[in-house]
Parts: sequence; C-alpha cells; structure tokens
Amino acid sequence: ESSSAALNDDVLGLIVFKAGIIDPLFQLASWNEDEDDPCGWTGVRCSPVSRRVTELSLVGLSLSGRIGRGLLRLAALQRLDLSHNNFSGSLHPSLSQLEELRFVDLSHNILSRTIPDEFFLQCRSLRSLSMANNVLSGEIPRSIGSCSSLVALNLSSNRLVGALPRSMLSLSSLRSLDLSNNALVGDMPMGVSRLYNLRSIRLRGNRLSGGLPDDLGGSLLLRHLDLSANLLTGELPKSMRKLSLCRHLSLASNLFTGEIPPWIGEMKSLEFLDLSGNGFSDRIPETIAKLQMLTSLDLSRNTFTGGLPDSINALGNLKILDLSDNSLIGNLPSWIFELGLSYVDLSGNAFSGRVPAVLGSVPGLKFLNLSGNSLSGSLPATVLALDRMKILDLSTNMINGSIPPEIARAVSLKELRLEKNSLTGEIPKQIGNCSSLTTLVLSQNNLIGPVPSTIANLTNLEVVDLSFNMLSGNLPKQLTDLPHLHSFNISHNLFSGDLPAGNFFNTIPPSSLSDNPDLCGSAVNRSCHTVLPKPIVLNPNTSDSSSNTSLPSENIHHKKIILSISALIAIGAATVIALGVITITILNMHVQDPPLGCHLDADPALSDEYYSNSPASDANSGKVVMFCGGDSGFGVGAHAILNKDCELGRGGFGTVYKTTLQDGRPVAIKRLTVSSLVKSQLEFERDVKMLGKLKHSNLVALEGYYWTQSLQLLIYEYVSGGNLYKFLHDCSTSNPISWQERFNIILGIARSLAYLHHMNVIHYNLKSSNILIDGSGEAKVADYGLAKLLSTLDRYVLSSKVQSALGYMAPEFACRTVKITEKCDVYGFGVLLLEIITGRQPVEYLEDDVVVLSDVVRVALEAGRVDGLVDGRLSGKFPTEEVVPIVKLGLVCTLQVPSTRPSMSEVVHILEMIRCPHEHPEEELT
Ligand SMILES: Nc1ncnc2c1ncn2[C@@H]1O[C@H](COP(=O)(O)OP(=O)(O)OP(=O)(O)O)[C@@H](O)[C@H]1O
Repeated sequence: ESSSAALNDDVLGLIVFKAGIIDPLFQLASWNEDEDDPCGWTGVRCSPVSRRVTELSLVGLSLSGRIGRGLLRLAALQRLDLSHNNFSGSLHPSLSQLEELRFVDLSHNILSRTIPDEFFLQCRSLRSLSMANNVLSGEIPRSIGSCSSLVALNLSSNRLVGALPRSMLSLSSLRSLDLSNNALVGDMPMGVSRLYNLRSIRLRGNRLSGGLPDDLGGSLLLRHLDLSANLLTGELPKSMRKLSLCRHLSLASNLFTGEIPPWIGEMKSLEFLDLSGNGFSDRIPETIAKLQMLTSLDLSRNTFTGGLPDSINALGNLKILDLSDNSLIGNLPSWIFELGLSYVDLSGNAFSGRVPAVLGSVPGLKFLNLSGNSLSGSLPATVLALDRMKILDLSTNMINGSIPPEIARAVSLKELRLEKNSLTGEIPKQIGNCSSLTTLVLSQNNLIGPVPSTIANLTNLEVVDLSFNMLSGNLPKQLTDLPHLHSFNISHNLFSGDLPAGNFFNTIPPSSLSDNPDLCGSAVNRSCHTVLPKPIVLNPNTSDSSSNTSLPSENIHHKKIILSISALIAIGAATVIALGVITITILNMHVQDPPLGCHLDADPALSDEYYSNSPASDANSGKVVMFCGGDSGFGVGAHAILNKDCELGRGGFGTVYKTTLQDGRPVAIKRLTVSSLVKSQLEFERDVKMLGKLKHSNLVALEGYYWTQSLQLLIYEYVSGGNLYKFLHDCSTSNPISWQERFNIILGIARSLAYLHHMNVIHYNLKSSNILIDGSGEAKVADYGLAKLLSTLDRYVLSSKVQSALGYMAPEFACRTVKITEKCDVYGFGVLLLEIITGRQPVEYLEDDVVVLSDVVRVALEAGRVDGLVDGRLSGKFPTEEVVPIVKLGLVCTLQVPSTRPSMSEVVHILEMIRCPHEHPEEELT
C-alpha cells in the first residue's frame, strides 16, 4: 500500500513538473496522469525493487519553462539530467534536499539569477553538479563549502563574478572543478593542496590575478590544469614539479614571467604544454627533451632567445610545434622536419639560412609557417611537392629564385603565401593543378610575365594578391568564371589591355588595379578605345538601322553623318544592337502578344485555345502569390486573373491589364511576353520577391506574382493618372503640367532612383512611359529591375530593345568592356529631366538627320538661350533662376563617362538645393 501511495506521489510529482513546462514537440506525450506507474514514461527510470523513480533524464527535448516544485516529490530520485533544453528562471533552492540525489546536470539551458545559498546549505548526498552554459550571475555562494560530498562541480560559461570562495578548499572529495569562462576575480588561494583528490582544474577565461599558490603541486593527482586567459603573474611555483601525473598544462595568455624552470622535465606525463602568450624569457630549457609523451608544444608569443634546443629532437611523439613570435635565432635545424610533425609554426623569429630541402621528406606536414624570419636561398622544389600540405606561409623572408613547377603536386594546398620575398621568374602554369587553393598571395616580389590562364582552373580561389611585382600582359578573360573570388589585387604591376568583364570584376575596387599604366576599362577610369561613342540612337522608322546611326555634334542642325572613328564605333555597336533586336523578335515569336482589345474574353492569346497549346497542367498549376500575405481572390489558375478587365497597354516586357482584387482594389497586371527568356522559377521567384520588398512612395509597388513555365504575371499597384509620356507629348491633353508639378515629378523620380541604388537595384529601363502619375500628381516609377528577370539575353541587347530607339540608353551599353553600373540610370534620368523641362522627345527623327535633345540643350545653354528651351506650353510661367541649374544638372547626368556623372543621392541633394537655395547658402552649383 505504502508503495502504491509513493508511486502516486511520483506520478503526481512528474505531472506537476510537466504542467509547469512547455513541451513544444510533445516529447512527454507518454506522461499520462491516469496511469499508476510512471516507470514506462519517456525519460523516467525506476528502481526494479521499490518501483520508485530513481532517474529522470530529459536531454535535448526543446523543453522550456521553469523547473518547478513537482520534482521535490520524487523522494527516491538519484539522477536528474535536464541538460540541453531551454529551461529558464532560477535554480530551485530545495532541489538539493532530495535525500538520494547524487547527480544533477542542468547544463546548456538559460537558467539565470544567482545560485541560492540554501542550495548548497541543504545539500545532502550530491556528488556531481553541472550548470555549465547557462546565464547564472552573482557570486559563487560561500555555502558551497558545506556540500562536502561534491566530487564534480561544473559552473563554466556563466556570468559568475567575485572571488573564488575560500570555503571551497574544504571540498576534499572534489576531483573535477570547472569554473572557466566566467568573470571571477582575485587570486587562487593557498591551500589547494587540501584538495588532494583533484584530478582536473579548469579556470580558463576569468580575470584571476596574482601568483600561483605555492602549494599548487600538492594536488598530486592533478592530470589537467588549465588556467589560461587570466591575469596571473609571477614565476611557476617549484611545487609544480611534483605534478608528475599531469598530462595537460595550459597557462597560455597570462602575465607569467621568468624562465621555464629546468624541472619542467620532471612533469613526465605531459602530453600537451601551452605556455604561449606570456612574458617567459631566456632559453628554452634542454630538459624539455624529457617530456617524451609530449604531442603538442606551444611556446609562442614569449620572448625566448637563443637557438632551437637540439633536445626537441628527442620528442618522438611531437605532432604540433609552435614557437612563433619569439626572438629565436640560428639556422633551421633539419631535424625539426625529421620528427614527423603535422603542424610547424616558427614564424616571427630571426631564423636565418636556407629553407631546408629536407622539408620534402615530411609526408604528414599539413601546416608550415616560416614567415617573418630571415630565410634566404631558393625555394626547394621538395617543399612545394608536399601533397598533404594545406597551408604554406614563407612570406616576409629573403627567398629568391623562381617558384618551382613542382608546385603541380601541391594538390591539397589551400593557402600559399610567398609575399615579401625576392622571387623572380614567371608564375608557373603548373599552379593550375593546385585545385584546393583558396588563397594565393605572391605580392611584393619581382615576378615577371603574365598571369597563367591555368589560374582560372582554381575554382576554389577566394583571395589573390599579386600586387607589387612586374607582371605584364592581358589578364585571362576566364578569371570571371571563378565563382568564389572576392579579392583580386594586381595593383602596381605592368598589366595591359581590357579588364575581364562580368561577375566579380564588375565591382572590383579601383585600388586593386591601380598603377598598371596600360590597363583599361571603367574600373580604372580609362577607356579601352580612344573615343567613347556618343549616345546610340536607332531610327525605329526604318529597317536599316546602321544608316540611321548618327553622331550628334555641336552643330546639330541638319548635319550630315560624318564617318569619324566614334561614328564607326557607334555603327558597329548599332549593328550588334540590331542583331539583338532580331534575336528577340525571333525568340518572341511563339509568345506573340494578342491583338489590342479591351475585353480579354475575346483575346485569342488568353482563350482556351491558348491554354490547349501550352501544357494544361502548367497553365493551371501556378498560384498567385501576394506579398502582403492577403488573398488575391483570384483562386488558382490564370484564367481568373486575365479574363477580367481591360488591357492598359503594351511594352517591351509584356502587356499590362487592369483588374480588380476581391476587396475591390484595382491592380495592374503585367503579363511577361518574354516567357522564353525568363530565368528558372527559383531565380524568378527570388528576384521578384526581392523587388517586392522595395517600398518607396515614388515607386509603383510590386504586390505579387504568378508563375508557370509558360506564363508569368507581375501584380502591381494600379496608378490611376496615366504615364508621363502622355502628359508631355500627347497633344490632346488640354491641361499642361505646371513648372512646380514638373519639378516635383523630377524630384520624385530622383528620390526613387536614389532608393533603388541604395538597395543595389539598377532600373535599366528609364523612360517617360515608365513614369506613372498618381491621382495627386506624384511620380511613381514603374518597371524597375525587370531586366534582371531575364536570362537569355544580356543587358546590352536587352537595353537596345527597350531603350535605344528612344535615346535614354547610356553610351557605355555599346562598349562591352565598360562596366555597366547604376550610372546608366543616372544617364537615363538626365535625359528624362531634359524631356520634362523641354517637353521635347529625347531624340527627334528628321528626314535626313537625328536630333538629340541633350545636344540641343547644351548648345542653347552655351549660347545663353536657356529660357527658350522650357516647354512652350508653360507660356513663360516658370522661375528663371531654377531653369539654368536644373538644365545643367540634366547635362551633367548625361555626361559620356559614367564615373563623371553624379550619384542619384547627390542629384536629390542638388534638386533640393535648387528648390530652396536659401537653406544651403554655403553650397553653390557650378
Ligand atoms: N501599375 C500601373 N498602373 C497603371 N497603368 C500602368 C501600370 N503599369 C503600366 N501601366 C500602363 O500600361 C502601359 C504598358 O506598360 P508597359 O510598362 O508594359 O509599357 P512601356 O512602359 O511602354 O514599356 P516597357 O515594357 O519597356 O517598360 C503603359 O501605358 C502604362 O501607362
């Protein structure tokens, strides 16, 4: 009977515990309060004799909430393991009262606050307690000394402060103490030797100071001592020589001084010795040779002097040797490389002599850093032939000769650093075999010749630095194919010719290219051709495009075409463009637009016939995705969307229809007619979602999309006022827009472009038909970023289709070697600005000539006839003082060299200044 009552106590306790916590993954589903016996429940174990719960182990079950009183009913509990959950709150002070409790692991939770004093005061038989990796704060309670049964205590990685309580010295059963990574201060108290059972002390990462206690060596059983990353000072106490069982000793990153005492050789069990980052000085003692078990020796970042003691030669088990950043001198003894080491760092010393050729006989060597010494002679072929080597750094020495072709065998090499030496000769083409290479630094040598094209085989390359050499020739075009390249410094060489165009090279910083007098391309601000072409203009009214390409000149009145060099370039470019247009036309044939018509029901392109031509499942499988999360009300399938309202118009990318959402709100739907060119669904959706995130009052918001293989729709906010082209050029519009309205429109466009560029989006397709005017006269820019959705055609050809005939296209589109940046939008904006001010088309096609607006304006400005430029429909109603600066701004934006055009944020600033000149008296527009 009493056992069943007790059983119910256990059931009750566990159910109460469960009620207080959150179990998001239903891990405790088996805990059913209707059962009498909890012994079969997840994580519960019972004594086979008494059937009482003796163990509760709920590790890593994503449980959260507080560890409540329920557990106090489990009177027979011996083991409690709730580690790797999200339990919060403070530690229950009475938990330790459970008479049988021996093992508690609450590590890796988010327990906070101080550890209650009572917890240790009441502690009965607790042997192991871990609360590591929580957020406990405050001091370690002094009462800890009363928990005399403790064998293991781990409070590491919390936020504990204060000094180590002296009372801990009475924990004579303690074998393992881990208080590392807290903020403990003060010194390590004398009397540690009373903790004669201690096997392991870990106090790394605190702020302990003062010297080590003299009796530290009294803990004779110590095997692991880690006091690194504290502020400990003084010399090593002599008693430590008695720690002959100690395998792991780390005193790294403290303030210890003096020499390493010769008695260190008596700590014979040492396998790991780390004294790095201290102020140890003098010579490395010969007695170190007695540490026969040593596998890792780190004495780096001290001030050791003298040569390498030959005794290290005796350390037959050594795998890792780090003596970097000391003041060691002498030749590199060849025996170092006969030890079978895998990691050697001797950098930052004053070693001299040659790089030992014997290095090549160390088959297991993976890491070798000899940088920052005074090594001379040539690079032994054997060094580079190590096929397991991952990192080789011989930089900042005096090594001469050439890089041996045996480098071909370094197939595991990830980093090769040979900078700041005196290497000569060419970069061997065999480097193309080092397929693991991510970092190649050969800067500040005397290398000559070209960059071998085999470098383009190294597809893992991320960082290449070849600066300050005498390398020459053209850069291999294939470098643009390196997918991970993010730094490529070739400055201060003799490279010539075009920079590779595309990928990483589109954004390469000019500083990485500087001082190569014959290198050209926009990144170095040097044209690859002597003359940049003027804007490319095609006459859309004739089929022979090249004959209509003209070079607008200073005198634009009926000037005949002159076949100058720039004209030839322009004609060449135009021919390319014309070919592009033809390509698009062919590609578009099977996605022909329907004939113009208002009601889509009658539109053959969207009738059932249309769908029967495309895979049926395809046409109906798409789903309308609205970014705001709401329901479009279209349901599934495209019929519902397009069979509704009316066509608004057609453009280069598609046809636009107006329709209404279920909530009555109108939207404009663009059906892309370039389906065959649209990227994969994944890329399309990624790009469209990115565009959908753009929010600006002067942008037409993209609200959603629809995708199937053969039909893609973009759902935009509907803008009621019509497009700017209509306002400017449609003669039937009776009410011309005023100067103020025009200024507002220009400013709105500028602001939206500055925002787009800030978000790293290039519009690519600015023109007045893409500027919509809303009900209150505000400009809203449409069609931004659409060029990005297409994959097949590159943007040069694309832009020729949508912009060239109209004169908004920046000249750099015609020069494939010049990088296309957001400055192409600045050009388009400049043209648009002049169009808005003058009310004239950007390009006018006369019988035997082409008149380019920016040239007309430039000539008029020079002749002082600016007022005559302003749209006559304004009947002289405009502030004269605003005209000159705004016209100048338009001309600056349409400058030929992209880098000489202002950024859009500068444009916004200038426009605001023109409008309110008095607020910026100190600044002047030139
Ligand atoms: N969100 C919208 N709200 C109202 N009308 C729109 C909207 N988007 C486009 N339109 C109208 O639909 C017509 C066609 O637009 P579309 O963008 O396809 O052509 P475009 O601007 O002439 O050429 P392109 O495709 O090269 O940008 C335009 O007259 C435009 O005014």
